[in-house]
Amino acid sequence: MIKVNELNIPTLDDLNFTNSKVMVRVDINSPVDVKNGKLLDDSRIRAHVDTIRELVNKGNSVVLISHQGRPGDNDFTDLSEHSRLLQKYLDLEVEFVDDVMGPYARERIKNMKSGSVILLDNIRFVSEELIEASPLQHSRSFLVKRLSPLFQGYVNDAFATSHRSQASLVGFPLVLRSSAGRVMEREVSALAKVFNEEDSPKIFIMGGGKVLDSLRIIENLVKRRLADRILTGGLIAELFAVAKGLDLGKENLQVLEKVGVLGLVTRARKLLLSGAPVEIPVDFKVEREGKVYEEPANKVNGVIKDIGSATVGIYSSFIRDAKTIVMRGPMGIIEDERFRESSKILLRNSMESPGYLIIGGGHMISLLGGDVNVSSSKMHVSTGGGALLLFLAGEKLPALEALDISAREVLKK
Ligand SMILES: Nc1ncnc2c1ncn2[C@@H]1O[C@H](COP(=O)(O)OP(=O)(O)O)[C@@H](O)[C@H]1O
Ligand SMILES: O=C(OP(=O)(O)O)[C@H](O)COP(=O)(O)O
Repeated sequence: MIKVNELNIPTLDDLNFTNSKVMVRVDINSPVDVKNGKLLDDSRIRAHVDTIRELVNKGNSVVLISHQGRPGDNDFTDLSEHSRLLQKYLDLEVEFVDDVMGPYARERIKNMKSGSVILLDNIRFVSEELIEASPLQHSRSFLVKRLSPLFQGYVNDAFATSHRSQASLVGFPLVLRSSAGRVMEREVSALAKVFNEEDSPKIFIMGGGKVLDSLRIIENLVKRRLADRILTGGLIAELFAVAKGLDLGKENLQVLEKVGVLGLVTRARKLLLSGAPVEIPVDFKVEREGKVYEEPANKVNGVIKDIGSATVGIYSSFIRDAKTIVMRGPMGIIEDERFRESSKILLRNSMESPGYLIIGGGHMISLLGGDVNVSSSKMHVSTGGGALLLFLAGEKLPALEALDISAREVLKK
């Protein structure tokens, strides 16, 4: 069992599925190249290989379900390319079933041989999946009623979607013996460590562009006294610099206004006044007329694109002394090579620090070469974006709650 907050989540070790038919909810939702519809990155597909192989090796037949994109968006595609990539990484035949819960899908599932693998099509082709509803309500959906009688168990390995209360995530655990898969287990155990008092000092390095999300996390971290220091970069650093009264110049205020976050200055100021341990950069890399300059934070003249080298030095000294380090969001506009260095140095120093490191979000992972399977006893790379943020902010994740309900109500029967 993984114990996280007040939840008890069964793992594959607790249920030990053998020679059974098991449904596995994965998150292989991947970025799509809008020009040709091809997948741009397959790290989420690779992440689930261990869970699937383990189940297959124990004689189980495995039926995988996942979503891809949202209806109406460019990345809302079928899962045929995903199945080819899964087959390649698993080195096992993966049958792609171009149906979700109709007679064809049910017939293919009924006729599965032991140790075989099926990938059903995009679960969001089913309208019930698109509603956020309670586990009880979803357990009565057509999706759950049609598919669950074909299975002996359900495994949720989709940590990156665990902040959604959708049928494929919260409905099945109420009617099937259910556990977390290895990705989910790895994610939840590693992230729960952040809440372990003994691993202090805890340092959060927060950058990137999701300013409102970051502010929400910082408010929660402060309220729950989870962070000893919060080192800011990216747009959130600019917000706090303004809140501290620094004059960043018209151009940078315009950037904050354009992304709709200038109105958050008062909230940031309130946090600072309440004694929040938020550090802001002492210098920035700015771009002016196509050239790059490093300038002190109180004398900025140009558009801020990254944190400066004095800040990198100071942040690195905090990193060296930390027991737990969480990194989410880059320090600068890393798409431009000239502004990638600070994030890379902080990432390298965090990896070399004796502290435990958690890295999340697509941009930081891209600095690691897109490999989400590099977790070790010293470091955890999260597959999650929104889910990671919400978990760290102390909010409840519906998919985890559903597994806890399952442990109490289905396993005990
Ligand atoms: N100072 C900055 N000004 C504008 N954008 C920034 C700045 N620093 C970082 N960014 C942008 O933040 C984006 C990444 O942020 P975000 O989506 O929050 O991270 P992640 O994808 O890792 O969760 C990048 O596109 C990067 O260009
Ligand atoms: O990519 C995902 O989330 P993320 O963009 O927060 O990492 C998950 O697959 C959830 O997808 P959704 O946000 O369409 O529910």
